[in-house]
Amino acid sequence: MRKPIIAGNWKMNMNPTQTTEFVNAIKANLPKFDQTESVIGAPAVDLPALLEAAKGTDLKVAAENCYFEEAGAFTGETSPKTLNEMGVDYVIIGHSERRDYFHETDEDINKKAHAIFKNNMTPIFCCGESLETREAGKAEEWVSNQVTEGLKGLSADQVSSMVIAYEPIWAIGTGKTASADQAQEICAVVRQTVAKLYDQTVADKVRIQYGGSVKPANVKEIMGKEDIDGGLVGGASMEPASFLDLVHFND
Ligand SMILES: O=C[C@H](O)COP(=O)(O)O
Repeated sequence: MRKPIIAGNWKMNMNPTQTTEFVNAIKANLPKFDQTESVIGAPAVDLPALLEAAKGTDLKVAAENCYFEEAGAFTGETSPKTLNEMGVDYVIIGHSERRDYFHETDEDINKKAHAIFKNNMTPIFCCGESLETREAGKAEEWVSNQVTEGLKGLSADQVSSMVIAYEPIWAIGTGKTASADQAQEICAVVRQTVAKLYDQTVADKVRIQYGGSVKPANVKEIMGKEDIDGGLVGGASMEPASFLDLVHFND
């Protein structure tokens, strides 16, 4: 039985004061961590405030990015070693905004996955196709290839413990959600790809999220699908009541 994992991705929104206020508003009403994992991914500058506010609560903390080197002359980058020392649990990698705007390659993302595991954190690895790719009938092949490249060299144990987020680019921040069936279809492809690369035991363990205009009104239906174990949520994760509705999808 895979534990549900609902993660907010605040992107470049919120400041430390808003972060503290947000966590104070939700912390008493989070589901128990052993039933559903509630995670917030925040900008690096907000992580100290987030970690402080989340102490002793059922909330886990994600960074939205990190570099693949631990230290050195890499101006402006964030070290995975430092994130681990700070107490960060998850790091989101391969988000389409990072692939598109910051030109991150499959190879960069794969190196980040290795660095995150080396530093005792868990990657939330994102994949997903553009509208053009979908309309060309190549969504399955595209996503399967991203997963294959992203997981290169990772051990079966590492992959079993990680999270893969399927986020069709055309559904991000557009209000256009993939239907629950469309989301399930590609999440199943992700799981089959993991089974081919490793084996069915690993595929049965890896948790797969759907992301793209998830909101309280559609989360239950999406979470009801066989291969969907969680959500990676942008817009609807930035308001406390909405975040609580999301993490309590099965109440
Ligand atoms: O990482 C989150 C996704 O990009 C989804 O964003 P959204 O929920 O605002 O569509």
